[in-house]
Amino acid sequence: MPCLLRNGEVIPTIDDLDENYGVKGSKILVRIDINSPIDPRTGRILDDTRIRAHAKTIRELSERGAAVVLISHQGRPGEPDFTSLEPHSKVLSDRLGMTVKFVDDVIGPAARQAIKELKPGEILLLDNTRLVSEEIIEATPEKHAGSIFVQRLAPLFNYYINDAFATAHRSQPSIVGFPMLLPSAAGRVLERELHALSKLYKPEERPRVFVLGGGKVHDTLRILEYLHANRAADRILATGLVAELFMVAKGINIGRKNIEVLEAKGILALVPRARRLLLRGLPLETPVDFVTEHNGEVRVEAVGTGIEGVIRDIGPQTISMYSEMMKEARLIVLRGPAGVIEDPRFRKGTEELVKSAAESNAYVIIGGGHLNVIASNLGLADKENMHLSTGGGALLLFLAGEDLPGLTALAKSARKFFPQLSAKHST
Ligand SMILES: Nc1ncnc2c1ncn2[C@@H]1O[C@H](COP(=O)(O)OP(=O)(O)OP(=O)(O)O)[C@@H](O)[C@H]1O
Ligand SMILES: O=C(O)[C@H](O)COP(=O)(O)O
Repeated sequence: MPCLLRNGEVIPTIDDLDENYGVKGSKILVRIDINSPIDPRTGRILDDTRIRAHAKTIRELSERGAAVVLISHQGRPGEPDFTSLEPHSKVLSDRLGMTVKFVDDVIGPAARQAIKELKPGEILLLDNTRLVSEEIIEATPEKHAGSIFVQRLAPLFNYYINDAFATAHRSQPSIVGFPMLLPSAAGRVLERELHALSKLYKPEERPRVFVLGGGKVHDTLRILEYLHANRAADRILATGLVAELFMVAKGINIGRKNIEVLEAKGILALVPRARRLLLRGLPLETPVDFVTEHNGEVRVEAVGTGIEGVIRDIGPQTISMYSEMMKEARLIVLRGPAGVIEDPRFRKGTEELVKSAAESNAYVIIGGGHLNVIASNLGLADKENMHLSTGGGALLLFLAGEDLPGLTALAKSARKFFPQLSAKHST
Protein backbone atom coordinates (compact mmCIF):
# COMPACT_ATOMS: atom_id res chain seq x y z
CA MET A 1 0.00 0.00 0.00
CA PRO A 2 1.69 3.27 -1.07
CA CYS A 3 1.87 6.33 1.21
CA LEU A 4 -0.64 9.09 0.61
CA LEU A 5 0.21 12.75 1.04
CA ARG A 6 -2.12 15.46 2.31
CA ASN A 7 -2.93 16.48 -1.29
CA GLY A 8 -3.74 12.89 -2.30
CA GLU A 9 -0.43 12.31 -4.10
CA VAL A 10 1.22 8.93 -3.85
CA ILE A 11 4.66 7.80 -2.69
CA PRO A 12 5.57 4.15 -3.42
CA THR A 13 6.98 1.94 -0.66
CA ILE A 14 9.69 -0.73 -0.83
CA ASP A 15 6.92 -3.27 -1.54
CA ASP A 16 5.67 -1.24 -4.51
CA LEU A 17 9.21 -0.95 -5.82
CA ASP A 18 9.82 -4.67 -5.49
CA GLU A 19 6.47 -5.57 -7.06
CA ASN A 20 6.88 -3.24 -10.04
CA TYR A 21 10.60 -3.41 -10.72
CA GLY A 22 12.18 -6.22 -8.63
CA VAL A 23 14.75 -5.46 -5.98
CA LYS A 24 16.80 -8.69 -6.08
CA GLY A 25 20.18 -8.21 -7.69
CA SER A 26 19.73 -4.45 -7.97
CA LYS A 27 21.90 -1.65 -6.64
CA ILE A 28 20.00 0.82 -4.47
CA LEU A 29 21.00 4.25 -3.22
CA VAL A 30 19.38 4.86 0.17
CA ARG A 31 19.28 8.37 1.69
CA ILE A 32 19.12 8.02 5.45
CA ASP A 33 19.44 10.66 8.17
CA ILE A 34 21.98 9.58 10.77
CA ASN A 35 22.84 13.15 11.69
CA SER A 36 23.48 12.61 15.40
CA PRO A 37 24.64 14.60 18.41
CA ILE A 38 28.43 14.35 18.62
CA ASP A 39 30.73 15.07 21.56
CA PRO A 40 32.93 17.81 20.06
CA ARG A 41 35.91 16.82 22.23
CA THR A 42 35.97 13.09 21.55
CA GLY A 43 33.96 12.80 18.33
CA ARG A 44 31.83 10.15 20.04
CA ILE A 45 28.21 9.69 18.88
CA LEU A 46 26.07 10.61 21.90
CA ASP A 47 22.73 9.21 20.75
CA ASP A 48 22.19 6.39 18.26
CA THR A 49 18.40 6.71 17.93
CA ARG A 50 18.48 7.78 14.29
CA ILE A 51 21.05 5.13 13.40
CA ARG A 52 18.92 2.39 14.97
CA ALA A 53 15.79 3.70 13.27
CA HIS A 54 17.13 2.92 9.78
CA ALA A 55 18.21 -0.64 10.59
CA LYS A 56 14.91 -2.14 9.42
CA THR A 57 15.05 -0.59 5.95
CA ILE A 58 18.71 -1.52 5.44
CA ARG A 59 18.34 -5.10 6.65
CA GLU A 60 15.24 -5.65 4.57
CA LEU A 61 16.82 -4.40 1.34
CA SER A 62 19.93 -6.46 1.94
CA GLU A 63 17.85 -9.58 2.69
CA ARG A 64 15.83 -9.00 -0.48
CA GLY A 65 19.13 -9.32 -2.35
CA ALA A 66 19.99 -5.71 -3.15
CA ALA A 67 23.42 -4.11 -2.89
CA VAL A 68 22.71 -1.22 -0.52
CA VAL A 69 24.60 2.06 -0.63
CA LEU A 70 23.79 4.52 2.16
CA ILE A 71 24.20 8.29 2.13
CA SER A 72 23.63 10.82 4.91
CA HIS A 73 24.78 14.19 6.14
CA GLN A 74 26.21 14.92 9.57
CA GLY A 75 26.17 18.49 10.90
CA ARG A 76 26.77 21.54 8.77
CA PRO A 77 30.14 22.67 7.33
CA GLY A 78 31.93 24.87 9.83
CA GLU A 79 30.10 23.45 12.85
CA PRO A 80 31.83 21.23 15.45
CA ASP A 81 29.51 18.32 14.62
CA PHE A 82 30.43 18.37 10.93
CA THR A 83 32.37 15.09 10.89
CA SER A 84 33.14 12.02 8.82
CA LEU A 85 30.61 9.17 8.93
CA GLU A 86 33.23 6.54 9.72
CA PRO A 87 32.14 6.21 13.40
CA HIS A 88 28.53 5.96 12.21
CA SER A 89 29.44 2.96 10.03
CA LYS A 90 30.77 1.15 13.11
CA VAL A 91 27.68 1.90 15.20
CA LEU A 92 25.46 0.89 12.29
CA SER A 93 27.36 -2.41 11.80
CA ASP A 94 26.93 -3.12 15.49
CA ARG A 95 23.19 -2.32 15.63
CA LEU A 96 22.50 -4.25 12.41
CA GLY A 97 24.68 -7.20 13.28
CA MET A 98 25.90 -6.98 9.67
CA THR A 99 29.07 -5.56 8.13
CA VAL A 100 28.68 -2.00 6.90
CA LYS A 101 31.60 -1.05 4.70
CA PHE A 102 32.74 2.57 4.68
CA VAL A 103 34.54 4.68 2.10
CA ASP A 104 35.82 8.18 2.92
CA ASP A 105 34.54 9.62 -0.31
CA VAL A 106 31.13 10.68 -1.68
CA ILE A 107 31.25 11.14 -5.45
CA GLY A 108 34.94 10.68 -6.30
CA PRO A 109 36.69 7.65 -7.87
CA ALA A 110 37.07 5.81 -4.55
CA ALA A 111 33.34 6.01 -3.83
CA ARG A 112 32.37 5.04 -7.38
CA GLN A 113 34.76 2.08 -7.39
CA ALA A 114 33.42 0.85 -4.03
CA ILE A 115 29.85 1.16 -5.34
CA LYS A 116 30.68 -0.77 -8.52
CA GLU A 117 32.31 -3.57 -6.53
CA LEU A 118 29.45 -3.92 -4.03
CA LYS A 119 27.72 -7.33 -4.26
CA PRO A 120 24.07 -8.24 -3.63
CA GLY A 121 23.30 -8.26 0.09
CA GLU A 122 26.31 -6.07 0.94
CA ILE A 123 26.03 -2.65 2.59
CA LEU A 124 28.25 0.37 2.00
CA LEU A 125 28.15 3.78 3.69
CA LEU A 126 29.60 6.76 1.80
CA ASP A 127 31.03 9.75 3.64
CA ASN A 128 29.17 12.88 4.76
CA THR A 129 27.13 14.17 1.79
CA ARG A 130 27.83 17.78 2.85
CA LEU A 131 31.49 17.29 1.92
CA VAL A 132 30.13 17.96 -1.57
CA SER A 133 29.49 21.71 -1.79
CA GLU A 134 26.38 21.27 -3.98
CA GLU A 135 24.67 19.48 -1.13
CA ILE A 136 24.14 22.67 0.85
CA ILE A 137 22.45 24.46 -2.04
CA GLU A 138 18.65 24.58 -2.02
CA ALA A 139 17.27 24.28 -5.55
CA THR A 140 14.51 22.56 -7.51
CA PRO A 141 14.57 18.80 -8.11
CA GLU A 142 15.09 19.43 -11.84
CA LYS A 143 18.12 21.65 -11.18
CA HIS A 144 19.61 19.18 -8.71
CA ALA A 145 19.05 16.31 -11.12
CA GLY A 146 21.68 18.05 -13.25
CA SER A 147 24.14 18.57 -10.36
CA ILE A 148 27.55 16.89 -10.45
CA PHE A 149 26.59 15.02 -7.26
CA VAL A 150 23.57 13.37 -8.87
CA GLN A 151 25.08 12.99 -12.34
CA ARG A 152 28.12 11.12 -10.95
CA LEU A 153 26.17 8.68 -8.79
CA ALA A 154 22.78 8.10 -10.43
CA PRO A 155 24.13 6.01 -13.37
CA LEU A 156 25.56 3.50 -10.86
CA PHE A 157 22.13 2.70 -9.38
CA ASN A 158 18.88 1.05 -10.35
CA TYR A 159 16.76 2.71 -7.68
CA TYR A 160 16.70 5.43 -5.03
CA ILE A 161 15.08 5.12 -1.63
CA ASN A 162 14.50 8.06 0.69
CA ASP A 163 14.30 7.05 4.33
CA ALA A 164 15.29 10.47 5.70
CA PHE A 165 12.06 12.03 6.93
CA ALA A 166 14.13 14.28 9.20
CA THR A 167 15.75 15.89 6.12
CA ALA A 168 12.61 15.97 3.94
CA HIS A 169 12.38 19.75 4.41
CA ARG A 170 15.66 20.28 2.54
CA SER A 171 15.65 20.70 -1.23
CA GLN A 172 19.18 19.37 -1.63
CA PRO A 173 20.62 17.04 -4.33
CA SER A 174 20.71 13.90 -2.18
CA ILE A 175 17.04 14.44 -1.27
CA VAL A 176 15.35 15.79 -4.41
CA GLY A 177 17.77 15.18 -7.31
CA PHE A 178 17.86 11.38 -7.55
CA PRO A 179 14.07 10.81 -7.64
CA MET A 180 13.96 12.72 -10.94
CA LEU A 181 16.22 10.10 -12.57
CA LEU A 182 15.57 6.80 -10.79
CA PRO A 183 12.47 4.83 -9.80
CA SER A 184 12.15 5.85 -6.16
CA ALA A 185 10.36 4.84 -3.00
CA ALA A 186 10.02 5.61 0.69
CA GLY A 187 12.03 3.50 3.13
CA ARG A 188 10.42 2.02 6.24
CA VAL A 189 11.19 5.01 8.49
CA LEU A 190 9.62 7.45 6.06
CA GLU A 191 6.69 5.11 5.43
CA ARG A 192 6.00 4.85 9.17
CA GLU A 193 6.20 8.61 9.61
CA LEU A 194 3.80 9.24 6.74
CA HIS A 195 1.39 6.61 7.98
CA ALA A 196 1.33 8.19 11.46
CA LEU A 197 1.09 11.76 10.16
CA SER A 198 -1.69 10.86 7.72
CA LYS A 199 -3.96 10.64 10.77
CA LEU A 200 -3.71 14.43 10.90
CA TYR A 201 -5.85 14.73 7.82
CA LYS A 202 -8.35 11.95 8.51
CA PRO A 203 -11.68 13.47 9.64
CA GLU A 204 -12.50 10.50 11.89
CA GLU A 205 -9.41 11.13 14.06
CA ARG A 206 -11.10 13.80 16.18
CA PRO A 207 -11.04 15.36 18.71
CA ARG A 208 -7.43 16.31 18.06
CA VAL A 209 -5.46 17.70 20.97
CA PHE A 210 -2.10 19.44 20.44
CA VAL A 211 0.20 19.78 23.43
CA LEU A 212 2.73 22.36 22.34
CA GLY A 213 5.68 23.58 24.36
CA GLY A 214 9.45 23.90 24.22
CA GLY A 215 11.57 26.81 23.17
CA LYS A 216 11.04 27.12 19.41
CA VAL A 217 8.23 29.60 19.85
CA HIS A 218 8.52 31.17 16.39
CA ASP A 219 8.05 27.79 14.72
CA THR A 220 5.23 26.83 17.05
CA LEU A 221 3.39 30.04 16.29
CA ARG A 222 3.50 29.11 12.60
CA ILE A 223 2.03 25.73 13.47
CA LEU A 224 -0.72 27.42 15.46
CA GLU A 225 -1.53 29.79 12.60
CA TYR A 226 -1.88 26.84 10.26
CA LEU A 227 -3.95 24.83 12.75
CA HIS A 228 -6.25 27.82 13.19
CA ALA A 229 -6.63 28.56 9.47
CA ASN A 230 -7.53 24.93 8.81
CA ARG A 231 -9.56 24.36 11.96
CA ALA A 232 -7.25 21.39 12.46
CA ALA A 233 -7.04 21.40 16.26
CA ASP A 234 -9.93 20.92 18.66
CA ARG A 235 -7.87 21.83 21.69
CA ILE A 236 -4.39 23.21 22.21
CA LEU A 237 -2.66 22.80 25.55
CA ALA A 238 0.21 25.25 25.74
CA THR A 239 3.29 24.58 27.88
CA GLY A 240 6.93 25.73 27.97
CA LEU A 241 7.75 29.14 26.57
CA VAL A 242 4.79 28.88 24.16
CA ALA A 243 2.46 29.06 27.18
CA GLU A 244 4.25 32.09 28.56
CA LEU A 245 3.82 33.93 25.25
CA PHE A 246 0.08 33.24 25.16
CA MET A 247 -0.39 34.19 28.79
CA VAL A 248 1.11 37.60 28.05
CA ALA A 249 -1.16 37.81 25.00
CA LYS A 250 -4.15 37.07 27.27
CA GLY A 251 -3.09 39.82 29.66
CA ILE A 252 -2.13 37.41 32.47
CA ASN A 253 0.59 38.64 34.82
CA ILE A 254 3.51 36.17 34.58
CA GLY A 255 5.90 38.33 36.60
CA ARG A 256 8.73 40.64 35.70
CA LYS A 257 11.47 37.99 35.61
CA ASN A 258 9.59 35.87 33.09
CA ILE A 259 8.81 38.88 30.93
CA GLU A 260 12.54 39.55 30.88
CA VAL A 261 13.21 35.96 29.74
CA LEU A 262 10.71 36.36 26.89
CA GLU A 263 12.20 39.71 25.94
CA ALA A 264 15.76 38.37 25.88
CA LYS A 265 14.67 35.54 23.58
CA GLY A 266 12.82 37.87 21.19
CA ILE A 267 9.50 36.22 22.07
CA LEU A 268 7.71 39.36 23.29
CA ALA A 269 7.65 40.63 19.71
CA LEU A 270 5.31 37.73 18.91
CA VAL A 271 2.59 38.87 21.32
CA PRO A 272 0.49 40.70 18.67
CA ARG A 273 0.40 37.56 16.48
CA ALA A 274 -0.54 35.41 19.47
CA ARG A 275 -3.25 37.88 20.47
CA ARG A 276 -4.68 37.89 16.96
CA LEU A 277 -5.04 34.09 17.09
CA LEU A 278 -6.77 34.26 20.46
CA LEU A 279 -9.17 36.95 19.27
CA ARG A 280 -10.07 34.76 16.31
CA GLY A 281 -11.01 31.94 18.67
CA LEU A 282 -7.95 29.67 18.80
CA PRO A 283 -8.96 26.98 21.32
CA LEU A 284 -5.80 27.34 23.43
CA GLU A 285 -5.48 26.64 27.15
CA THR A 286 -2.72 28.03 29.34
CA PRO A 287 -1.36 26.68 32.65
CA VAL A 288 -2.97 27.52 35.98
CA ASP A 289 0.17 26.95 38.03
CA PHE A 290 3.92 26.61 37.60
CA VAL A 291 6.98 25.19 39.29
CA THR A 292 9.28 28.19 39.67
CA GLU A 293 12.75 28.94 40.96
CA HIS A 294 13.21 31.92 43.24
CA ASN A 295 16.57 32.71 44.85
CA GLY A 296 17.61 29.07 44.47
CA GLU A 297 14.38 27.79 46.02
CA VAL A 298 11.94 25.63 44.01
CA ARG A 299 8.23 26.16 44.64
CA VAL A 300 4.78 25.88 43.11
CA GLU A 301 3.08 29.18 42.26
CA ALA A 302 -0.52 29.55 41.16
CA VAL A 303 -1.33 31.90 38.30
CA GLY A 304 -3.21 34.93 39.62
CA THR A 305 -1.73 38.05 41.02
CA GLY A 306 1.70 37.51 39.49
CA ILE A 307 4.49 34.95 39.48
CA GLU A 308 7.50 35.77 41.61
CA GLY A 309 10.04 33.15 40.50
CA VAL A 310 11.35 32.09 37.10
CA ILE A 311 9.04 29.59 35.41
CA ARG A 312 10.71 26.19 35.03
CA ASP A 313 7.86 23.71 34.63
CA ILE A 314 4.07 23.44 34.70
CA GLY A 315 2.55 22.80 38.14
CA PRO A 316 0.46 19.90 39.54
CA GLN A 317 -2.94 21.54 38.89
CA THR A 318 -2.01 22.10 35.25
CA ILE A 319 -0.80 18.51 34.90
CA SER A 320 -4.16 17.17 36.13
CA MET A 321 -6.18 19.65 34.07
CA TYR A 322 -4.26 18.86 30.86
CA SER A 323 -4.30 15.10 31.54
CA GLU A 324 -8.08 15.25 31.96
CA MET A 325 -8.42 17.19 28.71
CA MET A 326 -6.35 14.58 26.86
CA LYS A 327 -8.75 11.80 27.90
CA GLU A 328 -11.36 12.80 25.32
CA ALA A 329 -8.89 12.93 22.39
CA ARG A 330 -8.68 10.50 19.46
CA LEU A 331 -5.38 11.98 18.31
CA ILE A 332 -2.77 13.73 20.47
CA VAL A 333 0.28 15.52 19.12
CA LEU A 334 2.96 16.43 21.66
CA ARG A 335 5.80 18.73 20.64
CA GLY A 336 8.36 20.44 22.82
CA PRO A 337 8.85 19.85 26.55
CA ALA A 338 6.67 21.50 29.21
CA GLY A 339 9.65 22.71 31.20
CA VAL A 340 13.42 22.92 31.50
CA ILE A 341 13.85 19.16 31.39
CA GLU A 342 17.64 19.29 31.27
CA ASP A 343 17.30 19.70 35.05
CA PRO A 344 15.64 16.65 36.69
CA ARG A 345 13.81 18.93 39.15
CA PHE A 346 11.79 20.35 36.26
CA ARG A 347 11.05 17.17 34.32
CA LYS A 348 7.85 16.09 36.05
CA GLY A 349 5.40 18.13 33.97
CA THR A 350 6.71 16.77 30.69
CA GLU A 351 6.91 13.19 31.98
CA GLU A 352 3.38 13.25 33.39
CA LEU A 353 1.92 14.68 30.17
CA VAL A 354 3.69 12.03 28.08
CA LYS A 355 2.42 9.30 30.44
CA SER A 356 -1.15 10.64 30.36
CA ALA A 357 -1.08 10.74 26.56
CA ALA A 358 0.24 7.16 26.43
CA GLU A 359 -2.50 5.98 28.83
CA SER A 360 -5.28 7.72 26.88
CA ASN A 361 -7.34 6.06 24.16
CA ALA A 362 -5.78 8.33 21.56
CA TYR A 363 -3.14 7.73 18.95
CA VAL A 364 -0.15 9.78 20.07
CA ILE A 365 2.44 11.48 17.88
CA ILE A 366 5.53 12.64 19.74
CA GLY A 367 7.81 15.14 18.02
CA GLY A 368 11.24 16.54 18.76
CA GLY A 369 14.46 15.26 20.30
CA HIS A 370 13.69 16.12 23.91
CA LEU A 371 10.28 14.44 24.05
CA ASN A 372 11.58 11.37 22.25
CA VAL A 373 14.20 10.89 24.94
CA ILE A 374 11.60 11.32 27.71
CA ALA A 375 9.19 8.84 26.08
CA SER A 376 12.00 6.31 25.51
CA ASN A 377 13.25 6.65 29.09
CA LEU A 378 9.71 6.00 30.33
CA GLY A 379 9.70 2.78 28.28
CA LEU A 380 6.88 4.04 26.05
CA ALA A 381 8.71 4.00 22.71
CA ASP A 382 7.25 0.69 21.55
CA LYS A 383 3.70 1.22 22.79
CA GLU A 384 1.25 0.51 20.00
CA ASN A 385 -0.60 3.84 20.19
CA MET A 386 2.63 5.89 20.20
CA HIS A 387 4.60 7.22 17.27
CA LEU A 388 7.96 8.80 18.06
CA SER A 389 8.80 10.99 15.08
CA THR A 390 12.42 11.19 13.91
CA GLY A 391 11.76 14.67 12.51
CA GLY A 392 12.82 17.95 14.11
CA GLY A 393 12.57 20.83 11.64
CA ALA A 394 10.85 18.58 9.10
CA LEU A 395 8.05 17.71 11.52
CA LEU A 396 7.58 21.34 12.54
CA LEU A 397 7.11 22.36 8.91
CA PHE A 398 4.83 19.39 8.20
CA LEU A 399 2.66 20.34 11.16
CA ALA A 400 2.64 23.93 9.91
CA GLY A 401 1.07 22.64 6.69
CA GLU A 402 4.05 23.17 4.43
CA ASP A 403 4.93 20.84 1.56
CA LEU A 404 8.23 19.13 2.24
CA PRO A 405 10.47 19.12 -0.87
CA GLY A 406 11.68 15.56 -0.22
CA LEU A 407 8.12 14.26 -0.26
CA THR A 408 7.10 16.37 -3.25
CA ALA A 409 10.08 15.00 -5.21
CA LEU A 410 9.11 11.40 -4.41
CA ALA A 411 5.52 12.05 -5.50
CA LYS A 412 6.72 13.64 -8.71
CA SER A 413 9.00 10.66 -9.34
CA ALA A 414 6.07 8.30 -8.77
CA ARG A 415 4.05 10.02 -11.51
CA LYS A 416 6.90 9.24 -13.90
CA PHE A 417 8.00 5.77 -12.76
CA PHE A 418 4.78 4.40 -11.19
CA PRO A 419 2.05 5.92 -13.42
CA GLN A 420 -0.48 3.16 -12.64
CA LEU A 421 -0.06 3.62 -8.90
CA SER A 422 -0.50 7.39 -9.11
CA ALA A 423 -3.52 7.07 -11.42
CA LYS A 424 -5.18 4.47 -9.18
CA HIS A 425 -5.00 6.67 -6.12
CA SER A 426 -5.95 9.93 -7.78
CA THR A 427 -9.35 8.53 -8.81
N1 LIG B 1 9.47 27.41 30.66
C1 LIG B 1 10.62 27.29 30.00
N2 LIG B 1 11.58 28.23 30.13
C2 LIG B 1 12.73 28.13 29.46
N3 LIG B 1 13.03 27.10 28.62
C3 LIG B 1 12.11 26.16 28.46
C4 LIG B 1 10.86 26.19 29.14
N4 LIG B 1 10.16 25.10 28.79
C5 LIG B 1 10.94 24.40 27.92
N5 LIG B 1 12.11 25.04 27.73
C6 LIG B 1 13.25 24.62 26.89
O1 LIG B 1 12.84 24.25 25.59
C7 LIG B 1 13.90 23.48 25.02
C8 LIG B 1 13.37 22.47 24.04
O2 LIG B 1 12.57 23.09 23.09
P1 LIG B 1 12.57 22.66 21.57
O3 LIG B 1 11.49 23.48 20.96
O4 LIG B 1 13.94 22.72 21.01
O5 LIG B 1 12.06 21.15 21.63
P2 LIG B 1 12.59 19.79 21.01
O6 LIG B 1 11.47 18.85 21.22
O7 LIG B 1 13.86 19.36 21.57
O8 LIG B 1 12.77 20.09 19.48
P3 LIG B 1 13.88 19.62 18.43
O9 LIG B 1 14.08 18.16 18.57
O10 LIG B 1 13.28 20.05 17.15
O11 LIG B 1 15.13 20.41 18.81
C9 LIG B 1 14.61 22.82 26.18
O12 LIG B 1 15.97 23.18 26.12
C10 LIG B 1 13.91 23.37 27.44
O13 LIG B 1 14.80 23.69 28.46
O1 LIG C 1 18.52 17.22 12.41
C1 LIG C 1 17.82 17.63 11.48
O2 LIG C 1 16.84 18.39 11.65
C2 LIG C 1 18.13 17.11 10.11
O3 LIG C 1 19.16 16.18 10.12
C3 LIG C 1 18.42 18.23 9.14
O4 LIG C 1 19.62 18.86 9.44
P1 LIG C 1 19.85 20.36 8.94
O5 LIG C 1 18.93 21.24 9.72
O6 LIG C 1 21.31 20.64 9.22
O7 LIG C 1 19.56 20.40 7.46
